[in-house]
This record gives sequence, C-alpha cells and structure tokens, in this order.
Amino acid sequence: MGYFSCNAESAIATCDPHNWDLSKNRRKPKTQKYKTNNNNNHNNNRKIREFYYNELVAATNGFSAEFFLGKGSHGSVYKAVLDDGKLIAAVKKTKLHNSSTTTNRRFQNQQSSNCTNCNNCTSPAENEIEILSRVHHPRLVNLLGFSSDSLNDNKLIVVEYMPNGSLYEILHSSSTSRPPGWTRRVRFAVQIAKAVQVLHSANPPVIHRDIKSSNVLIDEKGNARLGDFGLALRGHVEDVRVKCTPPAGTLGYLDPNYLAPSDLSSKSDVFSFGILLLEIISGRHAIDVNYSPPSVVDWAVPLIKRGDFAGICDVRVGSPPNPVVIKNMAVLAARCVRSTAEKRPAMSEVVECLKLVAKKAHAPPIWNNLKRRVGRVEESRPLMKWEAYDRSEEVDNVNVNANTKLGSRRNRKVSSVSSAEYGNEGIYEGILLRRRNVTKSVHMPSLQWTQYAGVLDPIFTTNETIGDRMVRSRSVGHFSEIKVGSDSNVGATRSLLARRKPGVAVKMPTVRLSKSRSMGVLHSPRLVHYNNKGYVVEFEGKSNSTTGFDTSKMVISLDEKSEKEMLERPLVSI
Ligand SMILES: Nc1ncnc2c1ncn2[C@@H]1O[C@H](COP(=O)(O)OP(=O)(O)OP(=O)(O)O)[C@@H](O)[C@H]1O
Repeated sequence: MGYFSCNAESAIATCDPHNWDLSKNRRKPKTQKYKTNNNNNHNNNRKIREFYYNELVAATNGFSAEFFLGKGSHGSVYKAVLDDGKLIAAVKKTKLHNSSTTTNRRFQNQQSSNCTNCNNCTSPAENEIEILSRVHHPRLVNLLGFSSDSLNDNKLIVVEYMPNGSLYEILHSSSTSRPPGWTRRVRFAVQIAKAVQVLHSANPPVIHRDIKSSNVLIDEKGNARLGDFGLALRGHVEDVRVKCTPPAGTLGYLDPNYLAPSDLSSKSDVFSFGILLLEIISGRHAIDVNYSPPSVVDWAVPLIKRGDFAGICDVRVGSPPNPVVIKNMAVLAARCVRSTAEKRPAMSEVVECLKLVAKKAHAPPIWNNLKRRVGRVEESRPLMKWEAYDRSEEVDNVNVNANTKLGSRRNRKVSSVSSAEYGNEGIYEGILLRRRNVTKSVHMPSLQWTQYAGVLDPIFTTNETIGDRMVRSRSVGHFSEIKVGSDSNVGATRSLLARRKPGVAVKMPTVRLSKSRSMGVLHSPRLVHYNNKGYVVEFEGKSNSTTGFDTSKMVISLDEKSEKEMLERPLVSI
C-alpha cells in the first residue's frame, strides 16, 4: 500500500482554503514570512527559507553517509551544516511523487477511501511543509525551510536538528547507557501531550495521525519534540480534504475505530498518545510478539483494571517512588485507549492530568539522602514506595541506581500533602533497606511533608494513634542521615526526629501501624536523646518476626547544619 500522490499545489488550492497563500508564496523570493494563525504559536512571523538545492547538497556533504541520520517511510534524513556553521539543521530528502518508500510499518486504508475522485492529496513532504509552515511551537520539530529539485523529483524539508535521538531509541535501545527514570518519563509524556494539544487547538486543528515514539525527537536540552508531519491533516472534520483522505498511521498506534475518512477526529491522536504513554510506562513496544498478548493495550489494560500498576512498569526501573504517579499515568493511558472515541479525554485534559502527575513524580530530599547513605540498593527493585509526598524539585532515577549522586534537596518548597488520595489507610509500605545483603521490607506510618522555614520535614501522622499529641504541621528537623545498624551496634534504623537539646530526653507518642498492612505493631520511640553519634531514638518493641527487622533501636545522625537547624527551631509539641 502506498500513499496517494498528486499535484499538491492544485490540491491545496482547490480543496483547502486555509492553504491558498502557501502556493502563492512559493513563487515569491527565497525567504518568506509565514503568518501563523494558531493561538499557541510562538514567533508568529517566522521566516521559512527556500533553500537552493545545491546549498543543501553542500550542507550535507552531498548527502553523504557521514551526515546520514536515519531513514523513514518517505525518505532519508541528513544533518546539514548551513550558514558557515551557524545553523545546524536536519534535511529530509524525499521524492515528491513516491509511494514505493512507504514501508509496511505504516498503514493506509485505501479501500475505505473515496479519495479517487477527489484529486486533493499531497505527498507527505508537501504535506509536512504545508502544515509546519502554519504551526510553530517549542514542543514541535519546527520547519526552517525547504527546497525542490524538480529535475530529480526531490523535495527537501529543512527542520530543526534534534541531536539526542528519538524517544524510541531512549526507551528501547539497549546501547543507551541507562533507561530513563520516572521524572524523565513523566516529563516526556507532558511535553508530547502539550505538543499534541497545540496541534488540536490550532485553527483549523491539526491531527497528527502518526504519534509514536520514533516521531518524538529529543532536542539539545533533553526536551521531547513531536515531529514527522507527513501524515498530518489540517482542517475541520467536515473539510473536503479531511473527508477525502484515507485512514493512515502506524500499526500498533492506530485507532481501531479509524477505518474510514469520516471516522477521523482528534480522538484518534488521543488513542495513539495512549499507546505511547503505555510504551513510556512499560518500556514495551506497541506491538511485541515476545509478549502475550503482543499488543501493549491488550497486555496493559487488564492489569490496570485489576489495579496492578506495578505490573506494567518498566522492569528496568521498577515502580516510581510515589505510587500516585504510576496509578494516575496508567489510568490516564487506559482512558486514552478506550474503544469508544468519545469516552477518551481531550488532549487538554491529558495535559492537565500529566502536569499533576509531574508534580508528584519528584522524590523528596530525605530519600535522596537515605539512598546515598544506605548504600547500594538492588537494581530494578524500588528503594521505597510511599503514599504521601509532593515537592517541586526534580530528581531522576530515584529508585534505579543507588550510586547515582543526588544532591541534598533541602530548602526546596514542598506542599503539605495528606494521604487523602489513598483514603485513611495512613500507612506507606515497602521501605527496602539493604542490610547484610538482604533486602528487608519495613512498614512505617505515613509521613506528612510540610514546609517549615524552607526545610522539608517528615512528621508521623498516623491519625488514629497520634491524635492531638502531635502538632503535625510543625517542622521537626531534616534528615541528613539514617544509619542501618550492624549487629554490633544499634539495630535497624527507623526515621523520626525530635528537636531537643543534647542530653535531654523527649517523650514520644505511640505510633501504631495498621494491622491490615503492616507485619506487626511498632511501638513509638520511648526516648530520644543525644549522644556523640547523633540523636538516638529508642523504641519499645521487638524484632519483627516476619521481616526480621529489629525496630527496637534506631539512631539518627545529623550533620552539623541540620543539627544546628534542629536546635534552633522550637520544640515540637508532644
Ligand atoms: N529533526 C531531526 N533531527 C535529528 N534526527 C532526525 C530528525 N528528523 C528525523 N531524524 C532521524 O531520522 C530518522 C528518520 O526519521 P523519519 O521521521 O523520516 O522516519 P521515522 O519517524 O523513523 O519513520 P516513519 O517515517 O515510518 O515515521 C529517525 O531515526 C530520526 O531519528
């Protein structure tokens, strides 16, 4: 199956009133100003250059292998060095009238098309130029110019150069150093969603029709950009052009409801985005015969429906530290790939939802310290999961590589987040500490984060037992170190701080764990006192029979600064 190709300019002039001036502009001098009519467009009077063909031949060293970036369905892409090295661009070299380069990865349902009488199709290259000359946004791979070689029937599209490969490579290539962590994954998802939203909110809207990881390129700042507009359609659903264009897309990402031109809507892009989101979450290909079922939708959606969010996480990175992240992303992806197009969310809703997820995808500073101190954590196992935190700083790969250096993240703003999102369970589970080469699991009361004088503070907030004996919104210090004890000294480590002068014992509240989740009852620390090692928190209690984790004694050592901060602040009411 191939693309329909016909005279693009006549098609544009005949069928698409929005494009009439593009054909006129082509006859004008080399540099054109294209006025964009998209509210979201940046840089409204951009210059689209018409390059000399020879200029681009020289810029790509004669389209040499050295400058070759990759091959797609409609041609090859080369790096181009222009303007004496001041402009680095990517040049897509395509045939104007070419259907033979279309690979079977892309799908076009000509059977269902009534296009044969319409004569309004453009080649993918023409189409890309036409659409990209109208939309411009930092989240898109934008058009810089074009060139034609009518002698050889070549069309060259000059777009912004993306030096960091594609999202496909990042997610699936085994040669890349490490798989992206959750912060990056979520950021990519937000950026791609934003790109699609920009297209859908243009006037007239643009439907991309080929959203997939290989069409998401990574720019010099590591941001995701949506590219490849060869199949995109610009216009309202009722426009002749849209009505006459046969369904197209890439197998695995294609909306199953999109069988005839009249089926097209922005919700087809939402479906493809949902597949991409599942790919980002799971690291799985959209279709992978090594899995059963091979379709990422058929595999992931039943797991999501069962609430098994960890089951769809990329095994190379495990679950994100905050379970809300995976839960919200997974549920959103499942909504995007719903079979009824009308029930899928609009891209604006997707963007808003992902922005909220992004806020939660950041790890709190305590865990960076903890990770650093505790030492090596089993790769691909989550260091910890917990239910109530939020912060505005970005930390990547929190649970992947314990050797990754992450700076102390104190003095960052955080908002106080209750565990309301999870109901009143008041428990977080799964802090995994490595002790004597055994990964132990300990259950702890939920922590509430609050901001106090710019310092992050964990406070135990087990509602049922702490009651009014603890002032929850007060700061009680900052963790700088949690030691996992050895046999010879203190036992296991738990985390609780109190502000008190050295040597003065403080009575602490009773803290109980919910029986339904925990593996026993943890009594509160009886005493907190200071010795030359730091604040020692002693607990009444026994070693947990299930975990073998001795919770009877803990020591919390503070570095000088944290200690000073702690002593300078008022005592917590207990
Ligand atoms: N602007 C760019 N900057 C850097 N590399 C690019 C750019 N555009 C495309 N490439 C690279 O060139 C290759 C071919 O891209 P192209 O968009 O033509 O095809 P594709 O998206 O891989 O496949 P298909 O055409 O089937 O969608 C890709 O591997 C991509 O990484």
